Amino acid sequence: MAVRTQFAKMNGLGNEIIVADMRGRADHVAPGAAIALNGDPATKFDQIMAIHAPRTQGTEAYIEIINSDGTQAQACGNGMRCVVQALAAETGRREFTFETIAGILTAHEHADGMISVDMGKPRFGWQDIPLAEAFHDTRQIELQIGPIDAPVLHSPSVASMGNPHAIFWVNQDVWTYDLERFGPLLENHPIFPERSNISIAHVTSRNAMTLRTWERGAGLTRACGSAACAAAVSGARTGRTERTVTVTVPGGPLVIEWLDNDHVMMTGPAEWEFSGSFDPQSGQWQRDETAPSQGAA
Ligand SMILES: N[C@@H](CCC[C@H](N)C(=O)O)C(=O)O
Repeated sequence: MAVRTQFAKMNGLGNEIIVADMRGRADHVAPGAAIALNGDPATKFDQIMAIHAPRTQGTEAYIEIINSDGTQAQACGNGMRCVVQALAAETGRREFTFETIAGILTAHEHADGMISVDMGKPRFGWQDIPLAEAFHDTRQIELQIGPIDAPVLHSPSVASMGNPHAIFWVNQDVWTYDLERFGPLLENHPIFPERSNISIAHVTSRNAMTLRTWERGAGLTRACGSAACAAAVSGARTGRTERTVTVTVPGGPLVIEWLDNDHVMMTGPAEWEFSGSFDPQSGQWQRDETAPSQGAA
C-alpha cells in the first residue's frame, strides 16, 4: 500500500473539494482513487485539488485538478480558494502564486477571510473552447436542446477560462429547467470535442445574475467558480451586464470582476470541514482522530 497523503475536506460555496497534500512525493492521485473517494458519501467531492511541489520558480505549488470521474480539469475557481485557505492556515501567508496545467495564477486571502483568485484572461476563439466546427461569433452559437421548433435551451455563449464553458441565457428562474436531464446530453454533445461545463444563467440586473451549472466530469454542483467567470464575461460581452457582476449560484454569491487588463478576478469564501489521510492509489481513507485543525498538511 502506498504512503497515505494528508487531505482536508473543504467546500467553496458548496462546491465539494478535497485538498490533498502531495508535496514531497512523486506519485499522483490515481483516477481509480478519485472514483473510490467520490463513491463514499463522507468524502463525495466535485474536485480534488492535489498540491504538488512547485515546478516553476516563483510559484508556491503545482496544483493538479481532478474531477470526480477521475479526469483532469484545467481550472477550478472554488477549489483554488480552498487551497489558499488551507495554505494560509498552514503558513500564515496571504498571497500565493500557483501553477496549474493552464498556467500561472495568483490569489490572496483578505483580512475578512474572503479569497480572491485571478482566474486569468478568458478566451473566446472557437478553437480555444474548443468547438468541433468554426463559429466566428462565440457570443452565441447554434446549439439547442428540446423540440426543434420550441427549444428549451438554445444559442449559448461559449468561453474558455482554461476549461470549456457554455452559458445558456434564460428569462425565468434557473430552477425551472431540468439541468440534471439536459446537462449530460450537452456536456457530451459532439460540438464539444473535450466535453464542456454547461450553465444556465438568468440576468436579474446590470450587475447580477443567478447561475446553475452541470460540471464536466462531476455533474450538478452547488457552485462552479470558473462557470461564474465565464458567465460574467459572456454577460458583459453580449451587452447583458456590466463588467462587475454578483453571480449567485445555489451555494451563494461570488463577485466577479472583468478587469481592464482582461483578467477575471473571482472573490468568495472557502470552508474547512474535516481532515484525514488517504491512499492516492486506492482511495482508502481515514479521518484524523486528533483535535480539529485546518490545513492540507
Ligand atoms: N468547480 C470548478 C470547475 C471544475 C472543473 C470542471 N468540472 C471541468 O472539468 O472543467 C470551479 O469552481 O471552477
